[in-house]
Amino acid sequence: MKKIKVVCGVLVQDEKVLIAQRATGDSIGKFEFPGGKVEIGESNEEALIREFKEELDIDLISVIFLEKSVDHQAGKEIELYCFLCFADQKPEKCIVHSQLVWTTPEHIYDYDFFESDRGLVQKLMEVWPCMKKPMKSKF
Ligand SMILES: Nc1nc2c([nH]c(=O)n2[C@H]2C[C@H](O)[C@@H](COP(=O)(O)OP(=O)(O)OP(=O)(O)O)O2)c(=O)[nH]1
Repeated sequence: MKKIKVVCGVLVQDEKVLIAQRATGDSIGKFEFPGGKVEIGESNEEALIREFKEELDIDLISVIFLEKSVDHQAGKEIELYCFLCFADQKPEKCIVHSQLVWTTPEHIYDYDFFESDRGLVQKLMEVWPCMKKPMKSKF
């Protein structure tokens, strides 16, 4: 079976995460975390930084691995690597998506979101309480 390596990013800003609606292709209308296929010679992190620039026109400043999932779609095995992403810019317009939505992890499945991402969203909900407030130094 053909294996495909995909990266996706959970952009975190102002206690919300970004999800985006696919505008074309087999899964048109589905919501996803922005990302795409890893190209030959690229690391996962490089692929994610490239995809965020292409799809949202923002420069990520930090990416942290969150979780991996494996799914089978259209006779292909999709290895999906999910990262928490941080940037000091907000995406301003849709470039490849039809809609960008800021939401909270517990509301992601209020949207028609990829079922294959259930495990990733579960992991996101586990770490979310630790991410809402910046850490304060004791000194
Ligand atoms: N970006 C993204 N893809 C996901 C998610 N969940 C999930 O199953 N996928 C699947 C859908 C697709 O089969 C695959 C991503 O492929 P893609 O077609 O978007 O990749 P790409 O942006 O490089 O597109 P292309 O230029 O090759 O057409 O991963 C997700 O949350 N985000």
